[in-house]
Amino acid sequence: MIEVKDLVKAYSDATVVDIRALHVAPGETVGLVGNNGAGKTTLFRMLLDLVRPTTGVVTSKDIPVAHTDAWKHYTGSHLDEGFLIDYLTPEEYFKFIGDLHGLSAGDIQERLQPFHDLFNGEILRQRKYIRDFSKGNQKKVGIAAAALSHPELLILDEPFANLDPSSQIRLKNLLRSLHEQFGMTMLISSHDLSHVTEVCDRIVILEKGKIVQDMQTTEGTLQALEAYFTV
Ligand SMILES: Nc1ncnc2c1ncn2[C@@H]1O[C@H](COP(=O)(O)OP(=O)(O)OP(=O)(O)O)[C@@H](O)[C@H]1O
Repeated sequence: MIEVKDLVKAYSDATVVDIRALHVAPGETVGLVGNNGAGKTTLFRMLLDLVRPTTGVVTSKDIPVAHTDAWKHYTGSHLDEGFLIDYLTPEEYFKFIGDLHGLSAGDIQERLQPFHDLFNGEILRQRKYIRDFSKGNQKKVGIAAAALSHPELLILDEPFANLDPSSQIRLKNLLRSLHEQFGMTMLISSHDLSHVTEVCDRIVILEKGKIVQDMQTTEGTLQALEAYFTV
């Protein structure tokens, strides 16, 4: 589904991403981990054509993302609050996203149903603009909006950050269920090694812009990651 080839992003003299090859097959769930500044967000921005690579190419279903909008119809993403339209209420925002994908009010309501526990009574019917929500609740709105169209590919940057422990567990279960139900391909960056290994069947470690490990998740993966990041 996603193919990255000889992808380099450099800012002045600093190379922040340098990936020779990365292939993500349909239905894979890939967790991207790495310390602050490793290049995770920059990679995601290039996958979504928000940042142009210095050299190299990203293709989605064999078409360079920079050459077409086709991938936008089957890709849902939430990287940060900049993805939100913060002068709308969550309901208005979900309707806006739903309209883009031809969803009826009933469809939207049905698709938000699995988010009921995650929303914890704090998102819908609050008569508040998104900008007035807490960071964690803004994140919940962004994740729900990204998943609303049941996209073939879902890209989330640090979805567990800013969420309280109950919400993190609810989100983890929700992502697993979305994958099981719809076979969504997922790319998820996280600093939470435990959650990301529970959600993803493959883990990629990025260090200073380079892929240093790429492994299938097994029972020993969490321990291996903890050992890797223990300095
Ligand atoms: N527009 C920019 N101009 C210059 N440097 C940038 C720019 N955007 C990102 N960088 C640099 O690229 C490097 C990678 O940043 P990036 O945000 O991709 O890392 P990250 O792995 O997502 O980090 P974190 O875990 O802290 O969110 C950092 O050193 C950052 O300062």
